[in-house]
Amino acid sequence: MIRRGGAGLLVAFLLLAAVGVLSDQLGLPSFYLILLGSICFWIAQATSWNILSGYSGYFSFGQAAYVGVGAYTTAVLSGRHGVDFFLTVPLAAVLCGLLALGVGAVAFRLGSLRGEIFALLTLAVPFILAAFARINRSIDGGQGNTVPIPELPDVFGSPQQSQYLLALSIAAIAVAAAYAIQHSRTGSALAAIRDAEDVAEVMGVATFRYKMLAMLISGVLGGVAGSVYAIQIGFVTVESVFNLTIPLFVIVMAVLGGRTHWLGPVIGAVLIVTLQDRLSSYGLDAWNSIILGAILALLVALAPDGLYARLRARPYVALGALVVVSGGLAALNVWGELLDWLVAGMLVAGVLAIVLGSRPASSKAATGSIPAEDEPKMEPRQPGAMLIECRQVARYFGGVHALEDVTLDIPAGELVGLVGPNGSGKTTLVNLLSGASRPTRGVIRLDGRDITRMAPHRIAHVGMARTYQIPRPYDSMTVRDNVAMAIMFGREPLSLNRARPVAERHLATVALDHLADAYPAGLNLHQRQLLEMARAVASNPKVLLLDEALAGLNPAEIDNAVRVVRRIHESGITIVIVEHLLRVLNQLATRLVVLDRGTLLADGAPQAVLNDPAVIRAYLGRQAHV
Ligand SMILES: Nc1ncnc2c1ncn2[C@@H]1O[C@H](COP(=O)(O)OP(=O)(O)OP(=O)(O)O)[C@@H](O)[C@H]1O
Repeated sequence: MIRRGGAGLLVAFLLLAAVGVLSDQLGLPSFYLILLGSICFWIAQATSWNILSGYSGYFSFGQAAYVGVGAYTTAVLSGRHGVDFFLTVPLAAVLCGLLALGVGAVAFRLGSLRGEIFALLTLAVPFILAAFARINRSIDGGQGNTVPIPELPDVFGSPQQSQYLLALSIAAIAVAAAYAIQHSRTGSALAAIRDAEDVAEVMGVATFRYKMLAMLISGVLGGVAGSVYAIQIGFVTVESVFNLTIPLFVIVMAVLGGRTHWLGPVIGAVLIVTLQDRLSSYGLDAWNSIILGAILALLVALAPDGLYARLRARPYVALGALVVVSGGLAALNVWGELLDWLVAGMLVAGVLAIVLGSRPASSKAATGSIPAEDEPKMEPRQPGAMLIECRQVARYFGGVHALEDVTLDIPAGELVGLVGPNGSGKTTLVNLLSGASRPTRGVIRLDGRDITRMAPHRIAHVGMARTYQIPRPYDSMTVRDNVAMAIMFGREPLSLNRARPVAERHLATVALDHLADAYPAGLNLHQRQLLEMARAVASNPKVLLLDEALAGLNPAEIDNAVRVVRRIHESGITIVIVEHLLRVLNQLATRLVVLDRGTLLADGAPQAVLNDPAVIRAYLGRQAHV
């Protein structure tokens, strides 16, 4: 089924292709075809960049590497060796795909590089390639390469028409790919990686695989567009294709239009390329970089979410501004020509959209609480199969022995309170169980499977879920989609559309269903804690690890959270809860495990453990929460 956006994309492509084919009949000056071709090139490049950097949040400064490798593949093979242009395009795709996978493997597997380190690595790649091309005479050697115009069947018209149609086709393929990815499981995974990568991994998203896929698609699209760019510019030099302004341009375009939506880079590319063209036509090329820099600075401050979100919030205001300004200037014929009027209209529409539009309001509604009368009655549980087995588990951080020889068995059906003074190793144990960190020594099994060295997303698929001491929702997603993501990547995956109604049922069990459309930023701490729990339960775990889920709550909120934890436990999920409030654990837990300085101090029925003199000495003497 083609969605509305997909149908719009197809119509736009057909209309623009018709403009190219019928440009003679329409009396369109060739200048317009060249400008449209240039816009298409930048749409393809900005979209290629956005599929990796916008969708996953890994900012790359290496886009020029794909442009360069793509352009040189075509320039060298067709220019020097007479290879047919259409054979050089798939070769450029393969080379850039391999380059992207190589950079991805180094960044994501060997170094786990993020943030500025990833950006620096990607910045280094075009530098190295440019230097290599410059010194290698069989590639460039400082000479440059003339690119012959490929011979195309007559139906494509003049060389300018065929170049435009080629560039349009590549831009359409790039945008269609970005559209398809955004509406797929891969798009959801990349958005989760952008918002909170380690949370996504622990919740079942195979982050490495999705990042590599985004790298590959980005590289292939960038390379193919670079290949077509070679015939657009006709003469390829190191300076023209490995230019450092290329990443600057694609970043400004994607940030201007909006990085989280497939249409963002398209909007940005259209605005920036036409604006630059107008500046050039008035002899103001020198102002190009100043204006680009100013736009970027203003956007980061005023509309970091980009124009698309603002235009969507006020579509008619923006459309009205475009029609009134462009139409008014055209009707009065007071200044410039068609392009000037259009650019003036687009600028006014953009500014109005930024000033008037805003992100969807987040709800600040009060927390719903679970009625006390609905509280499930605790029933004694029969001991079940062994779910968690820790054998002599140790975790050292340099000289700090966070955990030392911890041996622990947790059968199905228990609700274990994990307690201990600050720094005793509780969070470290939760991190080891969820795979966020690996033990220095020892073995951990979940439901009989050795998970000691397993990737966190695979541990999630075996049946482990966790919450965080400081809630870590996916901020760009609604409350509903936060929970739906857990279902999509949980033990019984569903598509996003099928996961959403199920997510609402999970939200209802924690009394957050009235906030399904809100964004996490609009939730208070208690609501965020409840969202963490709903999200973890939605992944359908066998074991749920709750890391200080009651911290920072007032007494009424604690009562509500305790009811939620009981309800989750009653649904058959084994729970390990890290908590300092012993009074609460005494009522809630079926068993208490006490850690002290990384070792297991006591383990047993809550009342017996709380009366243990060693526990009183080590823990209760320092805490006043009982
Ligand atoms: N990534 C890390 N690097 C170095 N030391 C660490 C790291 N994580 C934990 N530690 C150390 O390991 C010890 C146990 O920390 P952990 O956070 O597991 O304790 P905790 O019982 O959860 O404490 P709290 O109740 O304060 O959350 C502490 O001494 C801590 O400083």
